[in-house]
Amino acid sequence: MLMQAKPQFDEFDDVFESLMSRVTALQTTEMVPLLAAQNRVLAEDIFSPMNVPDKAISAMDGYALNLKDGTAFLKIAASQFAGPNISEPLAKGECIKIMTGAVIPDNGTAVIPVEMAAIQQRLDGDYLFNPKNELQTQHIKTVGSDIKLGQVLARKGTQLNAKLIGVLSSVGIAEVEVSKRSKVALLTLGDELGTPGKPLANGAVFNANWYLLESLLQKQNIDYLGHWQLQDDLQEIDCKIQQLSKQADLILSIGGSSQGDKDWMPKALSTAQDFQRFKLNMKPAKPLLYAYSGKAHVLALPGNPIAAFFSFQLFAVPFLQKLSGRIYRDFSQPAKESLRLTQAISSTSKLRWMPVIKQDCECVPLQIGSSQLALLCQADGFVRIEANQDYPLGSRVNYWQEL
Ligand SMILES: Nc1nc2c(c(=O)[nH]1)N[C@H]1C(S)=C(S)[C@@H](COP(=O)(O)OP(=O)(O)OC[C@H]3O[C@@H](n4cnc5c(N)ncnc54)[C@H](O)[C@@H]3O)O[C@H]1N2
Ligand code: MOO
Repeated sequence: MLMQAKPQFDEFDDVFESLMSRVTALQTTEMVPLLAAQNRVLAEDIFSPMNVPDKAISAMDGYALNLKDGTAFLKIAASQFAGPNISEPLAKGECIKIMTGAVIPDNGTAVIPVEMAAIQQRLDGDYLFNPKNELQTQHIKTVGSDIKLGQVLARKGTQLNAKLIGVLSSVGIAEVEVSKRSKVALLTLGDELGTPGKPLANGAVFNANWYLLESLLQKQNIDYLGHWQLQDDLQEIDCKIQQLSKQADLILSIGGSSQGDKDWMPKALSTAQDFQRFKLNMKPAKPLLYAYSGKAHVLALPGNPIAAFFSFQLFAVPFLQKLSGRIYRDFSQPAKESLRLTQAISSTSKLRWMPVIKQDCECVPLQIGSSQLALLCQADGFVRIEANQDYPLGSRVNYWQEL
């Protein structure tokens, strides 16, 4: 009797959850100089060790005075610059000239900006008209008005960016404890793969996934171990995975993951401690393999370039984020941003991830075949189109920017 296998599909949300449950953040940490910490993930909560400013300072170039001093004209007794604090408390009947950032004398209550000050020149020096209490603002930055002593500046798991690095330096921090970067290796599989820059053999295609994935990996906070292009040869693949799993935290492979006679990845991974083979009920990026050997995770992504791109965005990016101790992008949850469709999309039986061009609050969906990388270049990000659902013109869809 002729038997036809019934395809059994896996739903995206289940696969996503199952994969993410297999990742735990790397526990190893290291101290790095703050200036080398861009994109690194904090392994500690950081509390401010000081007030900023730590003394009351002037917000303007002007004159510091005590508004409660009853004298109508205050003698300008000295000049105070940003830097060492030389000033004594203001004497009765006196004020001082003060520059932006300079420390306010203890009993100073306000600064009158130079352009608003009424100055009277007398033989014994210059005098400032004391407006008493008529000022709109005192122009004084009080102690801790920017940052308070003990205030939380950043939580463990936060990825450092230029702004945070600036904040931490402003409280005198010069090095931070961060999670170690995950070590990632990239494999591309296929006898047909040619190398850009070299002549293309008969029937070959240039190894675009190598360049695409390596470039995407360069944007991630990882320690990249390198790329290896392998033939469709089970022994070669086995050998490389075994060798790399001694050093890598994650091995990403592209191609050879489906049902062809030379698609060796399922066989190569099948003996791993934990092996999962998924056939996702979605388009693109239907096949996906996961394995864990006790040392390294392996994610085997499909070879079609658009499928490789989406598998990377949907699975590899959150996987790497979780590995590095970050809050990961959870594609089973609504996105932070939603956009209105400029075209209606009719229902199909599969979940779809569609590249889109973003135009303010709207998006133009792009119909892209599984290898049409050139078309993907037009996209700014992608949206999630649920199975069995019609999307009339103007429908709101969840939108994610590419990472
Ligand atoms: N009988 C079935 N056939 C296929 C199925 C299926 O379910 N049943 N799924 C299809 C889908 S969907 C995808 S996606 C692909 C995935 O297959 P593989 O992961 O085994 O990928 P390959 O067969 O190695 O390559 C597919 C395609 O992509 C080109 N390719 C591969 N690597 C690269 C690279 N590094 N740079 C540029 N192009 C690459 C390759 O030449 C093929 O044209 O399977 C379908 N088949
Ligand atoms: O999953 Mo394949 O992604 O459509 O080419």
